[in-house]
Amino acid sequence: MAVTKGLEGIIATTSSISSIIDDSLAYVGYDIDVLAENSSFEEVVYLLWHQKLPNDSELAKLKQELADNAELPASLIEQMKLIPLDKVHPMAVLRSSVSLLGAYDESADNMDSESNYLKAVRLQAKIPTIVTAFSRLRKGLDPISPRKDLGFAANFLYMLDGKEPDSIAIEAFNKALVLHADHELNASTFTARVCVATLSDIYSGITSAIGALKGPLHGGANEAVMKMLSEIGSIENVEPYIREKMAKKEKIMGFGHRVYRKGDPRAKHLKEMARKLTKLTGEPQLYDMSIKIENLLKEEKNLVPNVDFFSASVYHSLGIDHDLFTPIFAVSRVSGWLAHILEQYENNRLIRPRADYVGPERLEYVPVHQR
Ligand SMILES: CC(=O)SCCNC(=O)CCNC(=O)[C@H](O)C(C)(C)COP(=O)(O)OP(=O)(O)OC[C@H]1O[C@@H](n2cnc3c(N)ncnc32)[C@H](O)[C@@H]1OP(=O)(O)O
Ligand SMILES: O=C([O-])CC(=O)C(=O)O
Repeated sequence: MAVTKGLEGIIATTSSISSIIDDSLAYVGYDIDVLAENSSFEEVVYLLWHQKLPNDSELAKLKQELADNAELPASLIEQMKLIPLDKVHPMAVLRSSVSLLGAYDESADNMDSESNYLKAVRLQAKIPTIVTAFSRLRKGLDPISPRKDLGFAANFLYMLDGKEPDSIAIEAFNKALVLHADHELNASTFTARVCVATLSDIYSGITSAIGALKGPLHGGANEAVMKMLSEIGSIENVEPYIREKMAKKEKIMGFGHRVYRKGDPRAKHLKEMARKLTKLTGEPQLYDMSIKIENLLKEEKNLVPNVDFFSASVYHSLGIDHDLFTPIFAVSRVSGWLAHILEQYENNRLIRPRADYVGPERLEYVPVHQR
């Protein structure tokens, strides 16, 4: 039995949600470059869930549904307060809170499509509120309730600190959300599909996906990039720092990708946003350091940035705490996970590959006291 380590190159399902063809990414056939420049995140959510762009009334209906479902049950907030919030990673809090949301939903195990759609709306609407509530609770502040008059991107930034964000911040954050929404059969999406292919419920699928996104080889890389930039600290330190990492054969976070060879098409948008925002916030050295890292890795290892590299500087420039970067990835990616979960339910078969057994065989059992 031939084994492909990490399932590289294996086609594991058909899907109509997103495609990566010749290093270009499209959601349901719409190129990511066009969507990043033109669409609201809510439009992209509709596109991923319905496989078509919404008209005005369809978009208004989805926005209303998201606004109506954004509040958290008071009991969930009380439960979050019991978590040692200052000691635990926000992704662990998010994972547990989404699992608890399932426990508060009596219809969690209803499998008809209408019920599943309602659960999808609830999760998409409530996950930003969980992330922002957590962020405030650990600072000893009360969570801020979502506002119905704000769009998805603006509402998230508003719930973080209670201030209405300016149009530059809203535009940048919306674009980041659009760029992170879906990515074919990445590790967390595959995890979600494996989970629900057992006909487990949507909350289980999203909880599993959050667990997979948390790791630094996947979504956790954006926080790790910011840690690296902070450790480097100055442009002079870039070269010695990166060369030492390379000598130790350590991975440079935010570089490399399993499926892109020429480069991640999302990175150029985040790069431009990072350039503009770091200039506005008076931290252009963050961008300059990033460019120096980019050039060095291209030259030395032919490695190019993935989505996580410049998103770190974008979120930092928006004043967001560094350990919220990966939860923010989840705030966006839950849209893709949900689309894939709904697609999996529509045409389900249990996902169960084989392992090539390489351990010992036919051993003789020796009773415990004789070993
Ligand atoms: C949203 C996302 O999930 S995007 C990815 C986020 N993750 C990161 O940024 C973490 C850093 N990157 C990596 O660890 C990898 O590039 C991954 C996990 C993304 C892809 O991994 P794989 O497809 O398994 O590639 P693999 O790790 O086998 O790398 C192939 C070669 O490139 C090298 N390489 C790949 N990425 C990097 C990196 N970031 N830094 C240094 N070397 C790297 C490997 O050392 C390996 O070299 P070798 O053939 O000489 O041993
Ligand atoms: O597709 C992958 O392997 C990782 C990735 O870029 C993503 O999930 O956005």
